[in-house]
Amino acid sequence: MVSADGRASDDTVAALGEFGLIRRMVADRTQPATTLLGPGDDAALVAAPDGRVVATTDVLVSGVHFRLDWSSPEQIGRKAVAVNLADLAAMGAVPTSVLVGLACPGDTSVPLLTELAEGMWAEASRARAGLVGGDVVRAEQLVVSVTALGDLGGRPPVTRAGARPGDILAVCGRLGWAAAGLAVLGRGFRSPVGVVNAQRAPEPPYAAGPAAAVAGATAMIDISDGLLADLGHLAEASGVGLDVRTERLRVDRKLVDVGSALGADPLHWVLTGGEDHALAATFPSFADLPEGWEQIGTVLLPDTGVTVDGSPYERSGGWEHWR
Ligand SMILES: Nc1ncnc2c1ncn2[C@@H]1O[C@H](COP(=O)(O)OP(=O)(O)O)[C@@H](O)[C@H]1O
Ligand SMILES: Cc1ncc(C[n+]2csc(CCOP(=O)(O)OP(=O)(O)O)c2C)c(N)n1
Ligand SMILES: [Mg+2]
Ligand SMILES: [Mg+2]
Ligand SMILES: [Mg+2]
Repeated sequence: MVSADGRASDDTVAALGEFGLIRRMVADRTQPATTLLGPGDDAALVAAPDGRVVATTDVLVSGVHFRLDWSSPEQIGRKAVAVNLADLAAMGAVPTSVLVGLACPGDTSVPLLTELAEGMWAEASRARAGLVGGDVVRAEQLVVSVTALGDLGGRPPVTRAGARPGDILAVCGRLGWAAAGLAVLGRGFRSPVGVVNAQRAPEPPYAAGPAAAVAGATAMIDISDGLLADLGHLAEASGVGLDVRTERLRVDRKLVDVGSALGADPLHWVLTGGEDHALAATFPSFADLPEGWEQIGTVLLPDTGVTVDGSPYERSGGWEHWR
């Protein structure tokens, strides 16, 4: 988008400039009552109804977490916010606000960035959170970094560390869909759109996090890297073993179809696929499971690791950067 005389063409961020871009990204937005000030000053002021703040951040990098030829800017914006709101939900918190760090090359088109902002505002407001501030900087590639703040409503946080032997292991939300979508996109296809859209922008079950907290969940985590990988973090933090029963895992028909089309094992996507941001939690008993939660296994004695039908899983349990 840089013309022959070296000057940026009109619809690039370089031509619009830093403050013009910020104006376009934040103009005419409504905020929830928790946003007391912002965006626009040196920092935002946010109400913390509970008196404590739950805070989390996740960075998304072009080529690593998304591709501009796979996803629309709006989907990338939604995903950047959704992955963070899922981490809040996994603590049992309700989102209050998000802050956005955006880095991009000067020749990035302004419509691309305003659509990206549109997606971030849409996902934030879907969860009744304000977008209260951010930063825009020049970089070699597109990077979207989101920080999200949440409120516990007077409850204790549900950490990764509270699972006890004898607890029920349960999940809420989809498993394997985003991984199936990644496999489809990776082979150059664009359908079926259900799994492809799941990869482009997740739909985490935000309300299930606070609901699990109210129901007495003893530990919780969101599935970003893969069910087995993330259960590994919960097991380690709690000092327990976790056994997943495959007969209890829902392998959706769609995944079976995509699996046979691509010659891939759909159960492997369910066990190790990340990015659907389902929630996994442990509960003292089956009777405690809130609506939408399904038992997938049990919590075992200390140091037995994560097993599948009683045995260690032979393949990698999920995504790990630099591996
Ligand atoms: N650069 C860092 N500095 C401090 N803490 C970090 C950093 N990177 C990750 N963490 C912390 O390590 C833990 C694991 O990170 P991560 O796997 O990204 O969590 P999640 O899957 O919940 O997003 C989190 O508590 C996170 O806040
Ligand atoms: C282009 C592209 N390649 C690969 C993936 C798959 N992928 C990238 S990051 C990731 C795991 C989740 O991201 P991470 O940064 O680890 O989030 P966190 O665990 O910190 O929430 C997966 C499965 C993708 N989404 N897009
Ligand atoms: Mg993270
Ligand atoms: Mg995360
Ligand atoms: Mg990760």
